[in-house]
Amino acid sequence: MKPLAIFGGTFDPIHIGHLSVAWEAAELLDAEVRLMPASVPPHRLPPTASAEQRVNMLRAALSGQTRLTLDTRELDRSGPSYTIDTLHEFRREFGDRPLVLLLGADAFAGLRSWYRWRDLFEVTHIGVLNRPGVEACIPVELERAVAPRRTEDLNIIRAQPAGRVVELMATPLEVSATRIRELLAAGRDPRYLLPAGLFDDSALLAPYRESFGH
Ligand SMILES: Nc1ncnc2c1ncn2[C@@H]1O[C@H](COP(=O)(O)OP(=O)(O)OP(=O)(O)O)[C@@H](O)[C@H]1O
Ligand SMILES: O=C(O)c1ccc[n+]([C@@H]2O[C@H](COP(=O)([O-])O)[C@@H](O)[C@H]2O)c1
Repeated sequence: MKPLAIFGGTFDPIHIGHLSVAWEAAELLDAEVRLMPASVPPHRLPPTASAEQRVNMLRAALSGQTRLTLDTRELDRSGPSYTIDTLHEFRREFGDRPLVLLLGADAFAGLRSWYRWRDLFEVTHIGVLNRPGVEACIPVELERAVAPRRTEDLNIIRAQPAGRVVELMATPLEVSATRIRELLAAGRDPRYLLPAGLFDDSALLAPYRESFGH
């Protein structure tokens, strides 16, 4: 069955690194991919842009194609966006369809700090996207937990609803939202690190300029 892949993030703002790895994951897995902005990201400072502003940027970024879509369900819940709760919702909605949670290598390396992280494997596969330039050393306890779940066989991901971990080798792009916020705050124009549809719309990028007094 065609998997449903879920790519959660703060997307503050969405950038070409996100889009490119999401697109390549869609191709590798032959999956529908949903980009899912977090309302209150559990393990970081509040985003610079509001949820509404981040969604507007995502909409602009995703226009003109249908393979990557937007899922705003976490914005409808109050409190922290715990991924396990969201995945249970997806599971109820999609029955036995394979679900794949897409995580950059840095996010995967920090999985042990997530709320009920071991339960994630009951509900979803995990697709790990390589990411250059970030610390992504996998702690021993995490590797011990995931080693028996690892597979390189994408047919297994399509044949089972959950429980496996697959590395997805996407083209490495050393781009981060932090860097883009820094450039915008410094009055620079990170035009080609941003999706078309964002960089010509100064209103969409205003939160990053205004928050630093530019
Ligand atoms: N360039 C990239 N390559 C691969 N994965 C990425 C890349 N940028 C972000 N990701 C992944 O996308 C998900 C959402 O990331 P997020 O929205 O926090 O972006 P970010 O660029 O890491 O932001 P920030 O710099 O604010 O921490 C995470 O799983 C992260 O690892
Ligand atoms: O569920 C958790 O405890 C948890 C802890 C940290 C991050 N997450 C999710 O991981 C995704 C990426 O988060 P971030 O902070 O790297 O943008 C996003 O969907 C978050 O909601 C989830």
